[in-house]
Amino acid sequence: LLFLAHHRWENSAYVRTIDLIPGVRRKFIVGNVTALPKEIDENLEIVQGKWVKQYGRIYRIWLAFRPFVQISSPDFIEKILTSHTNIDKGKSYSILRPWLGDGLLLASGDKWRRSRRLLTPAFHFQILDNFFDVFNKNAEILCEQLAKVTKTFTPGEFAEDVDVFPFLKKCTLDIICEAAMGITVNAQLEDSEYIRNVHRISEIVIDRFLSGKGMFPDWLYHLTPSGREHKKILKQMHDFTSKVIRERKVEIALEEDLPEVKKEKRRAFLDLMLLANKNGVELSDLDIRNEVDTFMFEGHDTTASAIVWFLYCMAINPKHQALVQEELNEVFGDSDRSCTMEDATKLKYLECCIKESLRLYPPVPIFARYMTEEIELGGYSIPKGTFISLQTFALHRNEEYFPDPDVFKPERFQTNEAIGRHSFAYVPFSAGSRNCIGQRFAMFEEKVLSSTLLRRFRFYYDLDKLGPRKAIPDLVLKPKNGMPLQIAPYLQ
Ligand code: HEM
Repeated sequence: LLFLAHHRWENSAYVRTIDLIPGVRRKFIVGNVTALPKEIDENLEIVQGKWVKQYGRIYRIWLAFRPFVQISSPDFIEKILTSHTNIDKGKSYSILRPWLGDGLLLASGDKWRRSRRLLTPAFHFQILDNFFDVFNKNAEILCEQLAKVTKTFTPGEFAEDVDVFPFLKKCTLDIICEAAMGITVNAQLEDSEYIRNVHRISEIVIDRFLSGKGMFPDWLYHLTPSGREHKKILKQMHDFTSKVIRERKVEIALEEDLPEVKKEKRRAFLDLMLLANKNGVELSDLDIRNEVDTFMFEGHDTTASAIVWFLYCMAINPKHQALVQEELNEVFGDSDRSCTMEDATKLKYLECCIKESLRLYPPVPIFARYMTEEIELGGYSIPKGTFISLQTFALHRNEEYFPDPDVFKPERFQTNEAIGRHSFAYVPFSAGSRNCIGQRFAMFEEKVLSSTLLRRFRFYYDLDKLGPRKAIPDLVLKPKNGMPLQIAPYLQ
């Protein structure tokens, strides 16, 4: 009976259409699950390297009965990201749904359109300017923390390896807590249950995905030990966010009677939503909690990943690091003042280096869309109901658009070199109507953190001893076993 059912499925128009797309030979029931790399650190090499070379910039993978069409050419990516209809994620991110609900990342259709319209003004330049204090304050703390662990500083010499990744994660968490909720949790300086939970939930979610428990329905998963932990931690996190929202509501109501000058100047994203609500927009408490949780999720691991890979690129390319430091000297001289939005806008070479590190190491190396309508890509028909994976890691290393694709060359992003390049050849923040709403926030944050770090320290990575650092596609692109860098004080 099983064979018969499988045979019928295999001969359905849907499967036959998908199978016209090249890809690894499909096996009975499991599809290509057994062909996938066993170790996560081989995932990018195979799925976005070997198979792209072998099958091309459009190929398909069957995860049991579900096909994923993998694309990595600018033309195909453009077609998907500029579509006004195929903007949904479907069930591809379902493991995040218990945490983020219908927040901006996962919402679809009209719900997404409404939230996007409501939240877009929160990322206006004028509002972002207010966050520079938060970026600078936390960048200072980060430097102090790094200076403490590199006790053996001798002028001009590098101290022993320090894994910088945990420091960056705590720093970006502090920043997003203040920006999203208006609260200071001081993750860089003290232990906090909420922060521990944010770390733990990311680990549990990725474990659920990689261990295959992602296939279990929620009720079954919640019977497993990790499912029970997942449920318990989520409850604590949701309670925490809900409490912050309740308290903030009261504070904002009390502020109403204050004269304009006494009102809070810097508005967290949460405040903007609460204020919009007062002005007639209907957002339930759950809607608001989902958006705050989404910012917390999207807004810290991604930026920590971006900065850790930026520092790695600097550490293995000392000449480029020296050029960034020269530019920093031009802008800041020997003053230790903090970085303003105007400074950040002037740091053009730093920007090219950040962009080049985002090309080589996109924090979101793959994301997905669910086809609500049939489309055509590269001569293949992609039926309604199919998932498309957009492979940014492979896209960014396409030598047609980026000659010597594995080499760090920030000049690629200088205006004259970038002219004429396909505008969808580089999409670390996605593109089109459903691009990253936090892109400008993230770029400013990265500029402030990296400029502050490079005004204080020089970074070095011992390639001979450690070999190139492997990138693993966890929830975001992470360095395997952390990022051990040697640090020395920067002497002008
Ligand atoms: C270097 C840092 C970042 C990178 C590389 C990045 C990248 C991305 C990408 C690729 C997407 C599209 C995902 C998809 O379609 O599935 C996305 C969406 C999103 N990002 Fe970011 N992100 C970063 C930082 C941030 C920050 C700091 C925030 C918030 C403050 C943020 C908030 C969001 C939200 C809410 C979405 C969903 C937008 C929508 O669907 O309308 N991101 N991001």
